[in-house]
Amino acid sequence: MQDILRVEGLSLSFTQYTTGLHQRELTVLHDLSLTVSSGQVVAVVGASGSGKSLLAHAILGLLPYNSHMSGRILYAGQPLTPKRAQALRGQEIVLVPQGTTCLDPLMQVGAQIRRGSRTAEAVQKCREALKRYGLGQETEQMYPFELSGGMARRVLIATAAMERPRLVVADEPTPGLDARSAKRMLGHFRELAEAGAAVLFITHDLELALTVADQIVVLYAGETIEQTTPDRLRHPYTRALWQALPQNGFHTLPGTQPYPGEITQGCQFAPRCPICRADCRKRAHIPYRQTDTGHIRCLYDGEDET
Ligand SMILES: Nc1ncnc2c1ncn2[C@@H]1O[C@H](COP(=O)(O)OP(=O)(O)OP(=O)(O)O)[C@@H](O)[C@H]1O
Ligand code: NI
Repeated sequence: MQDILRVEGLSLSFTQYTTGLHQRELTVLHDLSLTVSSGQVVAVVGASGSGKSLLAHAILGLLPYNSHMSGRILYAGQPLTPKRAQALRGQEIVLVPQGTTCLDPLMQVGAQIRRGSRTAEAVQKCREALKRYGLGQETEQMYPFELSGGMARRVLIATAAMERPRLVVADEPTPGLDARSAKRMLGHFRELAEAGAAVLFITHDLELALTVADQIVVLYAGETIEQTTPDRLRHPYTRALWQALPQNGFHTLPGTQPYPGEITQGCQFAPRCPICRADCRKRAHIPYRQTDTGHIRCLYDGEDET
């Protein structure tokens, strides 16, 4: 299996102008690393504000002008600069964005999926794509306002699948869908992976991530805290998320993740961690170390402790 996407130590900050000419750097992502191979579905899980959409935008080269990025993003072994991302976007690399507002409200669905092309081949491919995602041929003539939320998302996936993508980044493609529709939607991503794509599936739903993904990556306060297989959750935060699921007893974890600007030294999760020790706070930085199933940012492997 080839690594299609490799993110190494990605950090991202925004320049914010406060009163007068004062400005400050607000760090929103720091030391974020992950890998996605061809044929794999990797889920990125994290609470609201943990940095999931920014990660997606960084990969796609869609960051705002006042942001500053460091670290590396490699695509098929080569640095993925914003310029290269722009050239590959919509072809080899596709984004299924969070929210469906990116559909052009004034353009019929068929034309959007074909990206305006009217060639017989494009028309044929578009029909096939609609059919594959359970959308009737009449959908072609519809305008986005005539679609339900679930249909709009399937239109976005159909658009993404038109060009046989090598990397698919899907940002929260399932909210508002019932469990069955969400699973069907994820089946579509699995098919894209089976056709050889690397799929990065972003969600706040750990349960869904565990049922569909080959690997999960967990974000906490803008940092990757673990990448692992669904059957080996190790980090105390991931384990707490798991215990908060209804079928595991709804044991919710008190407290919230720190906001950007509240980031301290040491482990960001320390104040909420059941196995925290003194050195978790004292260390300047907790390394992202390798395990037999991936990586973890924890001095004490959660699995050994609980
Ligand atoms: N343009 C911006 N300028 C300053 N801060 C920003 C900007 N965009 C995002 N942020 C901050 O970065 C953090 C991460 O945002 P992001 O949208 O990536 O979160 P998310 O994990 O996708 O959340 P959600 O699940 O709600 O979509 C948030 O605290 C947000 O306020
Ligand atoms: Ni988001």
